[in-house]
Order: sequence, then C-alpha cells, then structure tokens
Amino acid sequence: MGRAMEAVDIEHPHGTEGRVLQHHASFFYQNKDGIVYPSETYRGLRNLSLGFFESVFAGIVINIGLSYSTTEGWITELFSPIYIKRIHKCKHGSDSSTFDTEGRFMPVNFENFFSKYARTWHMTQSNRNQYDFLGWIISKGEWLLLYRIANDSQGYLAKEAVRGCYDGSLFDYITMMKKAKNN
Ligand code: HEM
Repeated sequence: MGRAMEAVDIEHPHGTEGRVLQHHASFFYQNKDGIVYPSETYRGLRNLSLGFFESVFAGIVINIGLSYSTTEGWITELFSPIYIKRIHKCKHGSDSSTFDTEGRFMPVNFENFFSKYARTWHMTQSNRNQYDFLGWIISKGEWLLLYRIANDSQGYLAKEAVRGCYDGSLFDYITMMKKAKNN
C-alpha cells in the first residue's frame, strides 16, 4: 500500500520523494483548495507551454468530461469543478492500467507497458477494451497531450517523463525549466 501511493519504477524504487498519486492532477489546482475549475486547467496547460486554443479546448473537455464523476451528489455542478479527493472515480477503460481503480500507482503495469511498447506507436490501440469508444478516444488524447508537452529533441517520450506525468512531478519540472529559460 505504501509503495502503491508512489510512482516507483526499477530506476526509482522510492518514487519521487513526497509525492502521492493524486499529484498527477494537483498541479492544476492553483489555490490548493482541492478543486480544479476549467480556468485552472486552462492556466495549468498554458504554463506547460500549450497554445491558447489548445488549452481552452482541453480545459473545457477535461473538466466537462471528469467533473460529474467526482461530485458527491447526483446533480451536475455549474462550472464543472473536479474534486481531487474523488479523482480516482474518473478512471476509464482502454488505459495502461498504471493507475488502478482506487487511483493507486501500479509499478508492474508501468514496467510492463514500457518493456512491451517502448519505441513503438501502438500502445493505445493494444490496450483497447471492446466497444469502449470513449476510453479509446480519451486514452489517445491523454498520450498525445503528454507527447506534445514532453517529447525530447529526438522525438522520443522518455520513460522518466512518463513516470513524472503519473505523479505530476513532470508538470512542475516543465514550468521550472520554462521559468529558468525566461530568466
Ligand atoms: C498536460 C496535462 C495532462 C497530461 C499530459 C495528462 C496525461 C495523462 C496520462 C498519460 C495518463 C495515463 C493514462 C494511462 O495510464 O493509460 C493520465 C491519466 C489520468 N489523468 Fe491526466 N493528463 C493531464 C491533465 C490532467 C488533468 C488536468 C486531470 C484532472 C484534473 C487529469 C486526470 C487524469 C485521470 C483521472 C487519469 C486516470 C485515467 C485512467 O488511468 O483511466 N489529467 N493523464
């Protein structure tokens, strides 16, 4: 259980210090109230150097798509807030299974998909569950978004960048590098 709360892999047996799984999304709530509003998703994406239209589009789609599953009652809320403490309810099908249904990090699945699919392009197709059209699209979207923000100069997505995406440390790293560059 202790390890399941950290993004560990063979090279990082202790994960990223001080991080738990919900930090994947916590980068986006800027006032630290545990709720992500579309404007915060937008701002977070902009901080990750995504363009204006892309960030507006992804901000709306992510919040509308995830908000309802994280609300406490039956009625959908205005402004589509995402409640981080219930973020695990947003898990969808056709993913890599690196997050389990309780939102924990599953190192074995992380290592599995890397050893199987590194340097190939068909991971998202291979993980597809039958007739799970929404999951297919969301999964493609997540990985494309990650590729957009984190591919290296040779066009590869490094394993460390992917691990950092799971625990959110990648997002902090990208903003830190951006700030350093601007200075
Ligand atoms: C640049 C921004 C983002 C990128 C690149 C990104 C990327 C990813 C990736 C690659 C996965 C793993 C999917 C898999 O294991 O197959 C994932 C999962 C997830 N992300 Fe994000 N994400 C971003 C922003 C967000 C935001 C803003 C939220 C919500 C506030 C969010 C919520 C989730 C959730 C709930 C999952 C679990 C889905 C599952 O495993 O079924 N993400 N994301």
